[in-house]
Amino acid sequence: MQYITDINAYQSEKKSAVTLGKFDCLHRGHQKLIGRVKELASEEIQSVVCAFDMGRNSLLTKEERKERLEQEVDCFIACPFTKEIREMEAEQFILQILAEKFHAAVVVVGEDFQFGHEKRGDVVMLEKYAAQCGYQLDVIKKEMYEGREISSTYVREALAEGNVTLANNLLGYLYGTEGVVEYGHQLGRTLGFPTMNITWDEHKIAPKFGVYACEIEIDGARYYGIGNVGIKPTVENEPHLLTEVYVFDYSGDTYGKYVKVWFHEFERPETKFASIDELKARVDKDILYGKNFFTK
Ligand SMILES: Cc1cc2nc3c(=O)[nH]c(=O)nc-3n(C[C@H](O)[C@H](O)[C@H](O)COP(=O)(O)O)c2cc1C
Ligand SMILES: Nc1ncnc2c1ncn2[C@@H]1O[C@H](COP(=O)(O)OP(=O)(O)O)[C@@H](O)[C@H]1O
Repeated sequence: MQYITDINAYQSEKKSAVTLGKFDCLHRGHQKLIGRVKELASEEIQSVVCAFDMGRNSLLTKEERKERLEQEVDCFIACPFTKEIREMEAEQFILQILAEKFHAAVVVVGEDFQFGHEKRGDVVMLEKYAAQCGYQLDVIKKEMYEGREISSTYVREALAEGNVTLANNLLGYLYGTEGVVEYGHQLGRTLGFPTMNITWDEHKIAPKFGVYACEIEIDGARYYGIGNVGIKPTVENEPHLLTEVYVFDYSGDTYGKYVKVWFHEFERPETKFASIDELKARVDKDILYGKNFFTK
């Protein structure tokens, strides 16, 4: 896959099947658009995903999003939503970007896709220009979940409530975090539950602070565990957002290793306990909860 971060750097002379959007996560609705673009790709037509980055916190880091698309499409453009793009008239966007730059053979968008200056461009305008610009317009119906359209707002709301089960259902993959295991206060091991500490990416949306049944990948192998996302108010004075996971049936040293963590189910909110003893008693129960969750 070709990965570019500047739309002006796109130079292929090939025809394309292109989908456009913010893609601040890759939920099941997005996957439908991308799946369609993939289907249309051939020797003559390359599949292109063009994402406009709004510069706000998102549900996937740039690296995670790139990795998710890597084997899916021929070209992924992660394009900052610059003044130039923001102020471009919708008609100009169709002519200059879709037709001239992408040589679009097919444009794949959702029903409510809007683009161009003051969002004046929509599927009606795209249809109007289709014949003139030589592309076919493919409008994809919104994926629904429990009577509501799947959207990144829906996923954000679910995460804010700690409802990762819902978020995972909307996404079609497990919400998670990844990073290098760091040193903590080395307190966990003295309490009987060593934890792998991973800093939360500052540009990524965190779920509600609390304890989750987790799956974790270390050195390519999968394990289960119980983890806390938050600032551990019982022991920490400096707020530092991280994920700490106690991994079941594991005893190696992971400092410095790059690991991935996925959240399966919310157990309880993060709490400021009156003492370390109370914290330990609660974590012992959390461990039982986690083990039980995965043996269900
Ligand atoms: C399952 C689990 C639940 C936790 N829940 C809380 C919590 O509710 N409040 C809190 O302050 N810290 C919580 N923690 C974080 C602990 O305070 C932390 O792991 C412990 O102090 C060890 O830290 P260390 O890795 O720096 O040694 C939790 C950790 C785990 C693994
Ligand atoms: N089952 C396990 N779950 C989590 N970490 C483990 C486990 N077994 C060993 N470890 C190691 O212990 C470290 C955590 O120990 P801990 O006392 O909590 O120290 P720290 O405060 O530095 O995280 C982890 O980074 C990892 O290298």
